[in-house]
Amino acid sequence: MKIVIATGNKGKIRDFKTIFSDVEVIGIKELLPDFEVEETEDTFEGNAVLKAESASKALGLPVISDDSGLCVDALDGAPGVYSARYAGLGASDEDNNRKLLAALTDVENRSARFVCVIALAIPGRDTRSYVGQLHGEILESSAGEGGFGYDPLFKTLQGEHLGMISTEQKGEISHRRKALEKLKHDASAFEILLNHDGGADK
Ligand SMILES: O=P(O)(O)OP(=O)(O)OP(=O)(O)OC[C@H]1O[C@@H](n2cnc3c(O)ncnc32)[C@H](O)[C@@H]1O
Ligand SMILES: [Mg+2]
Repeated sequence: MKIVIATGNKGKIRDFKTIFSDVEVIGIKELLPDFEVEETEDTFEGNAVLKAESASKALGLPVISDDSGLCVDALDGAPGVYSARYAGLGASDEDNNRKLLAALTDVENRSARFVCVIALAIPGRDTRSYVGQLHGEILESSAGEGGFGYDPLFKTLQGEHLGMISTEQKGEISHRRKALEKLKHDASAFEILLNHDGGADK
């Protein structure tokens, strides 16, 4: 069984591989090295649908995508859908993390949540999407080297530091896991995704 994911983010692919341990996960760049989609929508769902449909159309196969980000209450939900480019186009994770800590200097309310929207595009069908969230808070400084993106700055409500736990542990609690569980519960759609040749031989 193979699943194609329309993402260029290696951290997301690692998360998906851990969660889907019994399925072969293929990043779209393995099949289409130049694949890029401009994220022109202002919602996670809108951008997730854009990425999944564009990849599905290009391959003629069912594809999932992931649009995600960090929403900080004291910043009115920023960086939100702009999480990847918070410190500017082409910003690194370090640049984004530095900007976030600076924005929260002396801010007491540090509550935040990760949001992940997974879209499933199947040729000839309406695209569906599934949302997962993980609530927690932003630390005063980074902790740990694990994960990717904003993980080193995030502590869950239950006290786990995402930068200090393993990918397997993150895979049990994350926003990505929660969205994937919803997709799995959409049994007929999930079945079509799984029982399709993921195009790895192309
Ligand atoms: O669009 P694709 O190709 O999937 O890759 P991307 O990195 O651009 O992904 P997004 O557009 O969805 O932007 C999401 C950003 O939010 C952050 N992010 C998402 N999920 C995260 C997670 O589980 N842990 C830490 N940061 C995360 C991370 O910085 C991402 O770059
Ligand atoms: Mg992106």
